[in-house]
Amino acid sequence: MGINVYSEVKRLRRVLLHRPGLELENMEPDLLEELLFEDIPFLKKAQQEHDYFADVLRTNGVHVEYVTDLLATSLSEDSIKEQFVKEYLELSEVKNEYIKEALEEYLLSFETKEMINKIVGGVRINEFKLKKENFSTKVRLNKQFYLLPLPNLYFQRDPVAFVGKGIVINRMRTKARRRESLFMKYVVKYNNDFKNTPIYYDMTLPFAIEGGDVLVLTEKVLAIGISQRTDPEAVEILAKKLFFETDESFETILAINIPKKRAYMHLDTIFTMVDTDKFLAHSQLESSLLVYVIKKGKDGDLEVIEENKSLEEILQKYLENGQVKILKCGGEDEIAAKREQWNDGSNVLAVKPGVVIAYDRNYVTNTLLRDNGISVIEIPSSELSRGRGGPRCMSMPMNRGD
Ligand SMILES: NC(=[NH2+])NCCC[C@H](N)C(=O)O
Repeated sequence: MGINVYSEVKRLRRVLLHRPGLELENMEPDLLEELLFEDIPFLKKAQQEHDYFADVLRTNGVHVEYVTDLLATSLSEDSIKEQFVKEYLELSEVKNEYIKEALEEYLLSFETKEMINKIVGGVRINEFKLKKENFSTKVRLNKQFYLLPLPNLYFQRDPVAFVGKGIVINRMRTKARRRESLFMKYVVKYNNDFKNTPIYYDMTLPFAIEGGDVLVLTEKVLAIGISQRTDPEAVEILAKKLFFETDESFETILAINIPKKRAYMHLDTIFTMVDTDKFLAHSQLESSLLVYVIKKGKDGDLEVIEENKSLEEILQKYLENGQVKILKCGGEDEIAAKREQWNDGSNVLAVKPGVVIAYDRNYVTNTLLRDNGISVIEIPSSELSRGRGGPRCMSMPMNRGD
């Protein structure tokens, strides 16, 4: 089952996940802001919830793969493993030579799977002693970690995005998440299952883009958020790549300009597709939007027009479907709308048209979806939701069939 993503809602067949692990146990209150959390999930419960999520996917016929397993397969040769560690430490901005050497030696002393868990989990200062020290090691060792953990890795939506037959390897906005993209970069390069996957964007480019902003609406239309996490330049580069250097079927990119603030983090924080003609969105979305419609122009240029109509009208026009309707998270209840939006009520994952996986705690929104003919499969969400991402954020589809 290769890479095939031309829809947000067609039958989900293959998906990428990460089961949260020890990285959550290395978060402490003083690190929360830097690590993009507001609270610390209880690991044991978070894992139970995540396993439930994965089981629901499997029960619905989806083949589930874990990014750390794929990476382990890709690092089976020692030389590749060493290269990965070097690049990872580079991206982690470990500058002190003594610390870098020691960390390299420490990480490579583990068997591959364990090493990956270590890398995700973070390395505390008390795990090993440096053999060589100097002034700067002393200063740096006052901190708690040699390597910070990757608590956001369970949001597999963001570090890469599968689009059409290819992969977008994202440059993440924040230092806290930038290293995550390296995992799938190595998988694409060294795992035979992925070796023919074309790369449509690379993390070495200077402009940020995150998968939560990339929605494949149909085989012709993409929606990409210009957001706190995604730069317009990245959208431009990706558009040119898709339109001029691939034979992908995409003809239109709706670049949706959304507020640059945490509550609107990614486009999928405020907007997901639940059926071929139905969407779910942040209750205050409509008023604040400017949409750039990007198409293939002449002589390698892009043609861009601005649309100022309501999002519903824009979607009706570009999806060529007059039935398109946007449902509002929390419905008419203003307080419920805010509460459920806070817990990613707008962020659901379609397993097929009209059938979505949603957090159980967002019951007002889930009832509204059901009243509008959508089947909602609820998953437990007390702990997972504390990371500010829902079922769509936690999953990266690799194949959606008809
Ligand atoms: N696609 C998404 N909406 N992802 C949500 C990611 C949440 C994560 N804590 C972050 O701030 O990056």
